[in-house]
Amino acid sequence: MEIKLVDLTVKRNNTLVLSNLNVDFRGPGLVQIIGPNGAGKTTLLLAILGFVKPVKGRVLIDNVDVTSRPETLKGRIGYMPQTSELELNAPFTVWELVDCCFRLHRPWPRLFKRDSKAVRNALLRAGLTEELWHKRVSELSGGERQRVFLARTLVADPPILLLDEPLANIDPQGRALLAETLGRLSEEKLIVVTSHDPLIMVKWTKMILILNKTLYAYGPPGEVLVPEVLSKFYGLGWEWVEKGVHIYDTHR
Ligand SMILES: Nc1ncnc2c1ncn2[C@@H]1O[C@H](COP(=O)(O)OP(=O)(O)OP(=O)(O)O)[C@@H](O)[C@H]1O
Repeated sequence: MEIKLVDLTVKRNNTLVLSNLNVDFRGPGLVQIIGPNGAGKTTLLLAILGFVKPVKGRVLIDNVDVTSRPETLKGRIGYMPQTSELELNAPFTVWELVDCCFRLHRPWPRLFKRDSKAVRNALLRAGLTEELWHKRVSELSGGERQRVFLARTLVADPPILLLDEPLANIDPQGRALLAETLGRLSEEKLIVVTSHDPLIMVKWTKMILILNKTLYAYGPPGEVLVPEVLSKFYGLGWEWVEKGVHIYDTHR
């Protein structure tokens, strides 16, 4: 499982956001994409998925050129957008939301195809216990909800997951538990997550891509999370935390 970006160059509103990006994400393992607000993290995920068309360059998934062809990615990549972009008050139960997504992955007549085993597995792998399955999504905590959206990306069992700020807007306990779940999943899948808080998942992280629009650096955490690199990308907007201890706030 591999995502290879070759000279990837993307504009939004006629402004260059990514320029000649050349990186290789290899799985299984966890890759973090970090960078300040507006750095281009979501844009990069959308370009990989083919929803934003690059002005130059290519996206290869397992050596197949998928540039601007989202239809080729079915079953290969699961995508979880930022929760803030989703309708959270829809009248669905946890089970219904994941089941309905599973059926959308099936060939016609998909509405009649059910596979409760796939739904159960996805819910359990996302860390959702049975007593939550028939609750309405709108009644859940932020962390539980995030797990439902994770289950939705897992239901077709894709080898690659792209997760846009999966740990944002959840309480510290929920965040640590979800980080653990993602760490475990990264033992068998390629998981690419955008984040504003690289430390919480650092122990599972193989590589970090640090972005600030056309500027980027890519390497293992020990090479990227160092003062020279952080200052270049964040200016003064970062600080060392004593002995790796970090108090997480709830807003990212
Ligand atoms: N739909 C859009 N149309 C035009 N420009 C956009 C659109 N979405 C984002 N942009 C611009 O693209 C640039 C990169 O934005 P993007 O959302 O990819 O950054 P990000 O790193 O994900 O930010 P954040 O950490 O705040 O989520 C920004 O300048 C932004 O204004």
